[in-house]
Amino acid sequence: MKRIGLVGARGHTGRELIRLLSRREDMGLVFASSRAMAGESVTALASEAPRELRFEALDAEAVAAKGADAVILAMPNGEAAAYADAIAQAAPGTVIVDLSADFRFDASWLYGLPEIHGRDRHRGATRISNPGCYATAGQLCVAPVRHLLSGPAHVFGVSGYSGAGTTPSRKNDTEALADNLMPYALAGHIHEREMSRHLGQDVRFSPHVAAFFQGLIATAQLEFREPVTQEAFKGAYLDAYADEALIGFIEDRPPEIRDGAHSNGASVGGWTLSEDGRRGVVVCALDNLLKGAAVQAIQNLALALELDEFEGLT
Ligand SMILES: NC(=O)C1=CN([C@@H]2O[C@H](COP(=O)(O)OP(=O)(O)OC[C@H]3O[C@@H](n4cnc5c(N)ncnc54)[C@H](OP(=O)(O)O)[C@@H]3O)[C@@H](O)[C@H]2O)C=CC1
Ligand SMILES: CC(=O)N[C@@H](CCC(=O)OP(=O)(O)O)C(=O)O
Repeated sequence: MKRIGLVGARGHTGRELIRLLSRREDMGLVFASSRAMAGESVTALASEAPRELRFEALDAEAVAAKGADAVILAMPNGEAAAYADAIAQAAPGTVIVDLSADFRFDASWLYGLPEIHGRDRHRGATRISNPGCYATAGQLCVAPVRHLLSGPAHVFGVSGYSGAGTTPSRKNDTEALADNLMPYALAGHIHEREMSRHLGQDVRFSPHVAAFFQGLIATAQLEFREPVTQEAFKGAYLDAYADEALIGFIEDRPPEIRDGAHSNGASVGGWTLSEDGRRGVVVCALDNLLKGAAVQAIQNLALALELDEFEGLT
């Protein structure tokens, strides 16, 4: 069994990772780092955790000294480098999967979105950067037709407030969100750059946060160089994702938040064309904490460790 450590374990994505790891025979959670919950049983947060496991407040050197087979970093942006450096010094073979945005633009890290960027480079990889939640949904919308586009793709995103993490802010304040929808970072959101970079295609992105806890929608507006037929538009997605266990299709209506929330996979559909066939709209719904974060991290980890990508996920 591969020995897995988790840093940022009491956070929203950490909680999901503990649950997903408990569903695998071939991976075992051997430490869970949290400063706020140090000393408490991990089962107090996640009943699925190993019974004997307690949260520990581990700094980067202490994490590296554990010598785990793999470490998942699930901390806010800006914290991962210290852990990556300490692990490079003390335990360079330890696989790191980082959920933050810190290495998504660093070519020496593998950007792990298997359904779009493949699985060929995972085997033996030790530095994996996990994509952002909107960036996952947006790329799933754009990738199958990117070669047909005449200009930037426009992605409208709405996510639940768990996307804003546990540090209090207006974006996870349930009073400010009640009966409300909050647009933010309307130009230059990190996921706008992330989608553009990894698709090799300009993306414009406008995120919004809503009063529900988890779930996310990306609606992509796509302008084509030449008119396309409904069959070709929809067919591009059916072909691209036909063999993907975690991508489902909704063919008769657009996917809604409820189609993605609490699901390990993503739902793609709602293909709609303008009358002249030059503009297409497609929707992806997924769970920001799952396919948008923890599920994808488990896929990446399993692929790097040469284990079954989908155990406990499908
Ligand atoms: N929420 C989401 O939908 C998604 C999140 N992500 C990314 O995943 C990462 C985790 O997100 P999320 O789970 O929402 O975050 P949370 O705010 O819910 O959790 C953050 C965790 O990090 C720990 N932490 C905070 N600061 C530090 C620090 N300086 N050193 C060590 N540990 C620290 C906290 O524990 P403690 O203070 O107890 O140590 C806490 O467990 C982020 O980078 C986020 O951008 C990616 C995709 C989707
Ligand atoms: C509602 C909300 O704030 N959502 C987050 C989602 C992004 C996220 O969590 O991912 P990374 O920071 O890892 O890219 C945001 O827009 O920043």
